Amino acid sequence: MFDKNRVLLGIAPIAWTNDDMPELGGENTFEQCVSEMALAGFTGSEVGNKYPKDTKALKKALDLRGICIASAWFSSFLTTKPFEETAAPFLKHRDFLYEMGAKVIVVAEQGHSIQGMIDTPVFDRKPHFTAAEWESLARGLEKLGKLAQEKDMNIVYHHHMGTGVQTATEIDKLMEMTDPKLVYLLFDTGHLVFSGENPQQVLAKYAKRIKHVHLKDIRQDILVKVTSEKMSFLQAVKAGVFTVPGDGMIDYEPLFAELANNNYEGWFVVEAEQDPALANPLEYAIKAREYIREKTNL
Ligand SMILES: O=C1C[C@@H](O)[C@H](O)[C@@H](O)C1=O
Ligand SMILES: [Co+2]
Repeated sequence: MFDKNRVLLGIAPIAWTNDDMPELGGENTFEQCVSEMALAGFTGSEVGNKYPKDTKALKKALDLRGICIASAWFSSFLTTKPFEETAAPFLKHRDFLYEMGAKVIVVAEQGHSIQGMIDTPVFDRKPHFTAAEWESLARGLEKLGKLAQEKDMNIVYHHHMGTGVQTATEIDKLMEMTDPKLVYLLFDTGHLVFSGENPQQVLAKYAKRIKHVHLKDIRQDILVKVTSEKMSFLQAVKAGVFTVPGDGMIDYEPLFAELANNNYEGWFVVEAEQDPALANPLEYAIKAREYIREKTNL
């Protein structure tokens, strides 16, 4: 059983408009997106490119719909650029999220990342950090963690396909190399299964360090195609590798049970990017909300 006051349900705007491929859902407006999130029964959202940049305007639009901001993605370049080039935009991002009332900041290292390269096969060409790059990443993340804590916030690290922290082994290395009081983990079910990992094993190891959860499911038949046809990450998304929880191959019952047993506190954010022309975002948001209701007390 989750504590309903401490576990909240959000959904990411990426199902309405995909910032990685703005042609997917380019016609969907911000207002439609947040209205449909509320209609489907969610009370939180992450931040998309169409959201007003002005915090007052954003708050007003969200308050009207009973939605708040759970977090937002931040790209770090700690392995490839001087720390200051990550720190300056991070502070701006932190302050924006602080004003919006968020408690966690999603960070993903984009140094050498191939996640945005549409023609680069995601399994063959993912980066592997050198020892020096791991060191820069770990020390840089700890510094970002301290900057977040100045505002009583925390960073949550997003392991991600096509990046240097994708596999369970890479997650282990990052967790071992960083201070658990400064660097927390974001648990994204879809990225783990895409990478061939066992999400239950990752969860069992890091349940106490997880402060944010992305719920995305995987269509197994599409994953087989992605692997055999050597697709890129973005081609895989377009082909429909991701879907909402309950609509794919992931068994969420043991995952929810483990999180509940560890008194998980924070957000569950449904994050299922797929082509909105093929997968109606409202329909899939409702489907996800019903599935979570069926499998949990939320
Ligand atoms: O959290 C995420 C943010 C997206 O931009 C990303 O590509 C997606 O797959 C994800 O998990
Ligand atoms: Co995610």
